[in-house]
This record gives sequence, C-alpha cells and structure tokens, in this order.
Amino acid sequence: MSDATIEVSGLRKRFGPTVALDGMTFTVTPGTVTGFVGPNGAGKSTTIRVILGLDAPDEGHALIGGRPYAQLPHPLHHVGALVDAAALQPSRTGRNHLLWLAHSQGMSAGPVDAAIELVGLGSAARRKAGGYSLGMRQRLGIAAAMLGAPRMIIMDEPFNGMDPEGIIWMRGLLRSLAAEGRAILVSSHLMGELQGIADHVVVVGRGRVLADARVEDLVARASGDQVRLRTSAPADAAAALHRSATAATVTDAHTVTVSGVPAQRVVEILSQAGVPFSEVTTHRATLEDVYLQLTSSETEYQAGTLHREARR
Ligand SMILES: Nc1ncnc2c1ncn2[C@@H]1O[C@H](COP(=O)(O)OP(=O)(O)OP(=O)(O)O)[C@@H](O)[C@H]1O
Repeated sequence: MSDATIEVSGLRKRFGPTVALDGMTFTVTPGTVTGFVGPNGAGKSTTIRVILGLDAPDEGHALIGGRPYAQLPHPLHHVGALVDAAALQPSRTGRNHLLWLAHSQGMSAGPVDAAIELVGLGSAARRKAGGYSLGMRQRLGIAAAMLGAPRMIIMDEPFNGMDPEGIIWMRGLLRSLAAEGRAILVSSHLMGELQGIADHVVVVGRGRVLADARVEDLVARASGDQVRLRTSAPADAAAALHRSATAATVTDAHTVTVSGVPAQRVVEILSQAGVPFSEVTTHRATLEDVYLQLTSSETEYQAGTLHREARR
C-alpha cells in the first residue's frame, strides 16, 4: 500500500444504544479528492474522529499511510485535518495560533507564514482569532492542516460558513492539492458541493457505505439511457418510436421521454418517419440526484427527509 493512502476497514462503534458505525470500510487513494457524503447522523464525523485517533472503534481499524494515527511519529507531517474550526483560543492572533501549533509539533516558524499566504489570511493574521468569521476560521483551520506539508488531508465539512468566493477558492485548493498527489477526504452533507471537485465519492448512511465509486460512473448509472424529446406532435413521435421497438412515453403536450437508445438513434427514427421535433437532449443526472436516490431510505431523522423535500 502507498504511504499516502487512508484505509478504513470494518469500523464498528456504538454510543450506548446508538450504532454510529456499522462496518464502515473504504480507501482514499493518493491524487484523488474523495467526497464522504451522507445525511446527518450517518457516521461521517465519527469515522473521521476514529481515523484521527480521537475516538476508539469497538471493532475494525483505520490506517494512515499504513499506520494507526497514534503510531505516526510527527502526525502533522503525514496528515492534515480540519475537524472543528471553532476549536481555537480566541485571544490568540491567527498567526500565534499557528506558531503555537508548529512549536508543539517541533516545527520552526518557517511554514507558518507560507500557510497563512496559502489560505489568503495575510491581512487578518495579526488579529485575534476570536473575532474571525466562520469562513476565516475555516481558512485558519486549513492553514493549520497544511503546516506540516502532509500527503493526506482530511476535512470535515470544510465549506461550512464559507461565502461563494470562499467556496470557489476552496474547490480550487482541494483540486490543486490532489493534483500534487495528495490523498484528500472531504465530508459534506450536501452532495452538490462536491460536484466538479470529487473524483470519487463514498456515500454513507446509518454507519455503513451505500456506494463507493467514481463520480463519473455513479452519474452515468443514475442517468440511465433517457432522452427527452421536444415536439409539436408527441403522439406521432411516440407511435414512430414504438414501431421501431423503442420505449417512449408522452410526458406532456410537447415532450416525449425515450428510454434505452441514444439520442442519435431517436433523431434517425423521427427523421425517417417525418415527425417534426425541435430538441433532443440526453438526460444527465446530477450528483445530487444520485445522492437522493441512494439515501432516500437512510435518513436517521424524518426531519432530514422533509428538509430535502423542501429544497427540491
Ligand atoms: N459522543 C457521542 N455520544 C453519543 N452519540 C453520538 C456521539 N457521537 C456521535 N453520536 C451518534 O452517532 C451517530 C453518528 O454521528 P456522526 O456525528 O458521526 O454523524 P455525521 O454523519 O457526522 O452527522 P452530521 O452530518 O450531523 O455531523 C449519530 O446517531 C450521533 O447521534
């Protein structure tokens, strides 16, 4: 195994009667951004805490570059983590917070200013961190995670509290860190946040993995072979498609949904039959569609379902 791989294997953990982890298993490989997604209570934070040695599992193990966190000689050099951006001493300046962290790990002050620069906190670095917005605290947390130039990075809900500009910046940062060969694990309860940045997603519910796949493959699978056709003669279009043994349903006065054949074949059939049409589009699912399909029966709380319905 590469020394920049995060491996989670068969994790089980209960908190009293609550099963938080129920056989959680996945791997984060170097050079990829792996999204770790699931509804509230799915077990994401507990998994991350176990990886970082902050919680002990009842069963299973988590390895960072082949070793448990507790056995890493200088952890910040192996893995950088953003877990709780609020966890800082409010009366310290951002820079002093980073200096304190660096010294506690036997590092010089050298990497501190580079990390401040990397996260764009230069102008605020000498202000008390207690006055930072949540987005600034997230940036400070990321600077802390980057201090030891780690090859593995774990971020729990890094987009929380970030404004749109911060989100764009964060996306670019994660992509460039992965392009440098780092293994990156990013949790989120919003699948949409990961579209365009995650190469791979691990979707979880009730403490176990529901899907572990490349984003491209998941989206292709959820999209099916569906083509949407706009036409002024939907009944004629459906009849022509049926004559060619193609499944087609009139969806409304101007639309027919066709299944099982590519858009090009739909165009051929309609042209041969002389049926007019104005638009033929291949349906492509979003990552959010995939997520909703996978987690529809996995939300811990009914309110979670209502929340999702409300957003649609
Ligand atoms: N310290 C704890 N004591 C008791 N129950 C806990 C504790 N930590 C987590 N749990 C429970 O374990 C389950 C998994 O929680 P966890 O925080 O890992 O989920 P999550 O996917 O990170 O959710 P969220 O998106 O809400 O942060 C939940 O039912 C939660 O209530």
